[in-house]
This record gives sequence, structure tokens and C-alpha cells, in this order.
Amino acid sequence: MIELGTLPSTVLEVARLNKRYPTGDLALRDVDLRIGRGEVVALIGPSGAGKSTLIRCVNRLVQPTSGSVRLDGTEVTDLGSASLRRARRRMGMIFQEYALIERLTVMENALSGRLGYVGFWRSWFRRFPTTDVAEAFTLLIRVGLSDMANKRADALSGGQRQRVGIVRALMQRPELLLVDEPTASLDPKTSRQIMRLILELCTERGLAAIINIHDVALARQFAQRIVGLRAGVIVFDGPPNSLDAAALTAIYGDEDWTATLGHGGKVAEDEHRSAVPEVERLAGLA
Ligand SMILES: Nc1ncnc2c1ncn2[C@@H]1O[C@H](COP(=O)(O)OP(=O)(O)OP(=O)(O)O)[C@@H](O)[C@H]1O
Repeated sequence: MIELGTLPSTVLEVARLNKRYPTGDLALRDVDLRIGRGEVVALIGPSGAGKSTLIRCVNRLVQPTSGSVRLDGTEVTDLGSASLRRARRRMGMIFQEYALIERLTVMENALSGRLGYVGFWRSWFRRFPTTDVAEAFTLLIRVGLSDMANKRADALSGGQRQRVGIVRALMQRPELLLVDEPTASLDPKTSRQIMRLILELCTERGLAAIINIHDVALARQFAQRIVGLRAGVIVFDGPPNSLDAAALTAIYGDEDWTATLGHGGKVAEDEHRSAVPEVERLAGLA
């Protein structure tokens, strides 16, 4: 018998979520998903399965067609702009191609995670509270970038940029991290370091995360739970050790899923979509 007291409380509840794009593509079909506080979930599935759409429906970068998304009990799908801005503060997002402002310093990029709190004019004049600056320093130390605070973002390696992206998301003091292909632009060793860092930070902070990731080996190694999407439908939901050949075939079908077990290598530059406009929308600037 399951003792109710041992179940983590729910931070996110998605129910009967559907997304049909104006092109007619049905990207999500009646998706039900519950994420407990502190739970780190990897979202896997073939290209076009709906992973990015699901993550973006949660913070409404994509507007769902029908269904419910509740963050800590608050229905997100029908919030007006001011309430949506408040809800988005509680969801940090980490992007594949980092989405840093290249000409700003590491510290300024980190502090931009507070934009949803400090207000536009204050942030425009770079007047962040000293407590925010101190918090950013603490986080930069934690991710190993303390001596880079004044470097411009465009002087950093990919792994360093992603660490700044992680700090920026954590500066929001979120309850949930939405992570979109965090390692697709990184080499295998840096990919493992970044995934380990995300898992450690979630554990330290009791923070839940949904990580959209192509690399099944990384998902198995670092996530506590794996959700498999195929053609917009959840076809697997379980612990990494139950992701066996039958489950992989259910997710990837006839595709040669063994190819997904290793690191697929870097994604070509032209496959990146610029996430900077998405960061601006999340901060309420666009
Ligand atoms: N902006 C859009 N307009 C129209 N169709 C879209 C749009 N974005 C995604 N789609 C379609 O929705 C489906 C799901 O796409 P999505 O990007 O969510 O999948 P994914 O699993 O994240 O794929 P990948 O791993 O290749 O990024 C696909 O059929 C895709 O073509």
C-alpha cells in the first residue's frame, strides 16, 4: 500500500492537453502529466513527437488548443497578461542555444533572470537590488563561473554559456524548471557535466524539472523519471530502469532507436531557432 505522506506534492498538473497548430498539425493529444515537487523528469521521443510543444504550452509560449495546465493549483491556460507574467516567474526556462544577450556580461545576463520582478525601467537602468547581485554571485560561484562575472557572454564556451543560462533561470527562484534540449549544442563530456549540474541544483533546491532531451543515455543516467512521447501521445512513463527495448520501440517505433542511445553530436547551427525573443516574452518585455 502506498502511504500518502510519502508522495511528493504536485507542482504541475497537465490534463487532457491538446495543441493543434494553424497548419493543422496535431502536436499534442490528450496529454495527462503530473509532476511532483522536486521531481526531475526527462521527456524523450522522436523528432516531431511534441516535446518542445509540451514544454512551451506549460509556460504559454505556445497557447494550448484545449485542456488544463495547473502550476501549484493555478490554471495557467486562461491567465491574463499580468497574471501570466507572475506565473511565468515561477517557471525558469533553459534553452538549447542558451539565449544569452551576447554583448552583456555574465553578471548582467544572470541578473536578467530578475527582470520579471524588478520592473522594466529599473532594469533598463541596471538598478538591481544588492540582494539580487549577491544572489547572482553565489550562484555563479556554485556553477564555477565566479571569476567570469565581468566577461561578455560572447567570450564564453558553450558549456560556460549554458551555466549562465542555468543561473539566469534560477535567479527567478522558480518552482519548476523547463529545460529544452540543454545539451544539443555541447560535446559529450560537457553534456554530462551540464546534466549533472542541473540534477544537483534541483536536488539541492527541491526543484522540479522537465527536461526535453534527445539523448536517451543521458536521460537514463540523470533523470529520476522518463516520459516518452510519440506523435503527441504519452506512450511511456516510468523510472529509467524500466525503459527497456519494448518501451523504446513503443516510443521510437521502427526507427533504429539504438542510435538514440549515444550522443547524437552537435545540432547544426541552422537547426537552432533563436530563443532570445522567447526570453524577452517570458520576461514580459515583448
Ligand atoms: N510553430 C509551428 N507551426 C506549425 N507546426 C508546428 C510548429 N511547431 C511545431 N509544429 C509541429 O508540431 C509537431 C510537434 O513539434 P515539436 O517541435 O513540438 O516536436 P519535438 O518533439 O520537440 O521535435 P524535435 O525533437 O525535432 O524538436 C510537429 O509535427 C511539428 O511539425
